[in-house]
Amino acid sequence: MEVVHHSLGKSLRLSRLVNPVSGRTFVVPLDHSVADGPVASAAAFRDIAFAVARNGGDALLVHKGRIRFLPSEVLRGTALVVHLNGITRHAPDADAKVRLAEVEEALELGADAVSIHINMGSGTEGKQLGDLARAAEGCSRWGLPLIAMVYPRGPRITDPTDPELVAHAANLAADLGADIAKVPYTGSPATMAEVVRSCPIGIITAGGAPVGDRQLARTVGEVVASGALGVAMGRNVWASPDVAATVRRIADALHVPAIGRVGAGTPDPGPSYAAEVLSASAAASAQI
Ligand SMILES: O=C(CO)COP(=O)(O)O
Repeated sequence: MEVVHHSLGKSLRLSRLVNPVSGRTFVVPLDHSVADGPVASAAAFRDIAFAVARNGGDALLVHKGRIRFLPSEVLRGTALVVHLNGITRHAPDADAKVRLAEVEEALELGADAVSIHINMGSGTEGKQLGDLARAAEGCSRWGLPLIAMVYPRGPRITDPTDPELVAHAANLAADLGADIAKVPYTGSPATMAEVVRSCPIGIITAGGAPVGDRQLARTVGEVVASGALGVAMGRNVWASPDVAATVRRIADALHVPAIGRVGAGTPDPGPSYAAEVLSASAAASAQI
């Protein structure tokens, strides 16, 4: 994989997102309340945030107004990602994400990174691509890492996990200036490794509806084997009857040392993007 050169600000902020031992990242999105309604009671929301922070989660991802309700202790050791767009599931077109926050607002709120969701193939794809490009321009100006969540989703998309479509989604994120692409897991480490190899930026896989503990551990192991940068797991975390144990289980499966991560028959995709980010970050720190 080519080394991606980031600005000093992006490199330093990316290093907060990535576990220094494994070189991978475990992002926990808690942004579902805009689309679907409350994640948990207001009190339980704080408990979930604590459980993520204390058990190996690397980053929490929320909408701008929700940051006020995250305990400050949680954000001392856990990166903050501010999500920039959304729509409710009650809208006539629930795939038509609209821009809700600016990069500058996220910076003012203390974000370590921002994220934006694009539905590739949806009826308003063009508008969403414009929003991604504009976010990338702002992130580049301010040295803020950008996570583009690109999902094949729309009237002509029959299989959103088709590896060709997922590779297209990941490369779209790279082409428009994102630093990390969040895309659906293709369903096998070999096809996911192809997606990882196709794309010059780090890839994290999207979570999905809750599955049992065994399936969760298997999926995380496969993502590690594919050479991806990490996972985002929302509902599997916050809908768990024991959030702390689930976070710990995912973190343990993800943060195995960054060697021997490629499954049998899968060619090694090369040095991890996270390691490159961290070495760029170390080099950047040395200049200060
Ligand atoms: O990433 C998400 C929203 O941003 C959705 O996360 P899950 O599919 O893991 O619940």
